[in-house]
Amino acid sequence: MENHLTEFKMIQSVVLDDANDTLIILDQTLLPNEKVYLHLKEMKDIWDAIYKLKVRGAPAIGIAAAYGLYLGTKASQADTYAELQKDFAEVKTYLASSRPTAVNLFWALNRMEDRFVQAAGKPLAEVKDALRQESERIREEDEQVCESIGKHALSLLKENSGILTHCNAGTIATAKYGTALAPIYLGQEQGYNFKVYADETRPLLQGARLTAWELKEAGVDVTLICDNMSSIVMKEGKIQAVLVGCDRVAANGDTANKIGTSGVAILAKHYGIPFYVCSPLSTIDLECKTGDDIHIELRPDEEVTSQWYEKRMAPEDVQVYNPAFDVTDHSLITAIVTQNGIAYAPFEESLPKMFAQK
Ligand SMILES: CSC[C@@H](O)[C@@H](O)C(=O)COP(=O)(O)O
Repeated sequence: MENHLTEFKMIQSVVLDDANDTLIILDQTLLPNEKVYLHLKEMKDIWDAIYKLKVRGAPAIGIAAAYGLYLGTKASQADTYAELQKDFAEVKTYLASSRPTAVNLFWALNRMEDRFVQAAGKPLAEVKDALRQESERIREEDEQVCESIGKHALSLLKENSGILTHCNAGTIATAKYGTALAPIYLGQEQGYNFKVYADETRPLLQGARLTAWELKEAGVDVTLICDNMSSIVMKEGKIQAVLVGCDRVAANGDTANKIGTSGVAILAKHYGIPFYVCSPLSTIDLECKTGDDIHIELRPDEEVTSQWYEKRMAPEDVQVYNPAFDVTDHSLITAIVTQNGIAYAPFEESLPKMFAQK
């Protein structure tokens, strides 16, 4: 296929080892210093891996949850479909409680449930195998989705552009290629000569630890900046486009992504720089009318005060507020790039059309 990113050796962050009833994930909390693959069999370990961001990024969370639901159901000793359904529902509810904001988690679990229901009446081994197939399909489709997003997003970018990105929406956050980083990889193959600025992304440093690492591994020209430096690089004319991923897009285009994204969007508007959201359709939640309907995850204080420091970097007992995501108002978004094309305002009209297209 033209523009296929075959040359690029992408790291697989989520893999099913069916023969050993194991979910293998690249532990993203240890990057960039150590590349450790975790072999997870227990549901509590899979839950923990999602909660602690060992596997992270909306599409990768969905894939891990689908594999987890398959493995949890496969392990059931149930003799009847009704009993298996009870076990399936228990695992599904448990995995769904791991993180609230990325809709891909719920989207993938619901897809698995649809498949489970379709397989009713078949021998239980076949029901389980249908779940295996569905979870593999979710992973495979994500790869194609990311590649298509990359092609559409690249059509919006000019050669020699400076591109700012926030958090990590790269290959390790997805099955392959990433969403916001896919056009950068594709552009690199085609000689676009992009210069990427990666926000470090406090408090968990996905930009510093993950985006800077994966772009550097791929030979992309990347410069790491602190979150509070995005204004100066925009003002200095270093940025021609902002590209970010997302965790949930509401029907009106309001978009939840990593905390700090909305500030970047406000700055981009001020400096007249286009702000693009790269979103698989699985991240668009038309049931949320606006961003106000999106559940924003609150995370532990330690992530802000101590997790990445040798010594605690805040007074003991200081009050901490640590929302993991914020919502970028649709009015700040130039376009939402999906695998089926590019949606522009009014998003209430353009987003449903993306679902209708092939
Ligand atoms: C393709 S990943 C898109 C988003 O999930 C990403 O930008 C993001 O905000 C991830 O947050 P995280 O808390 O690291 O899972």
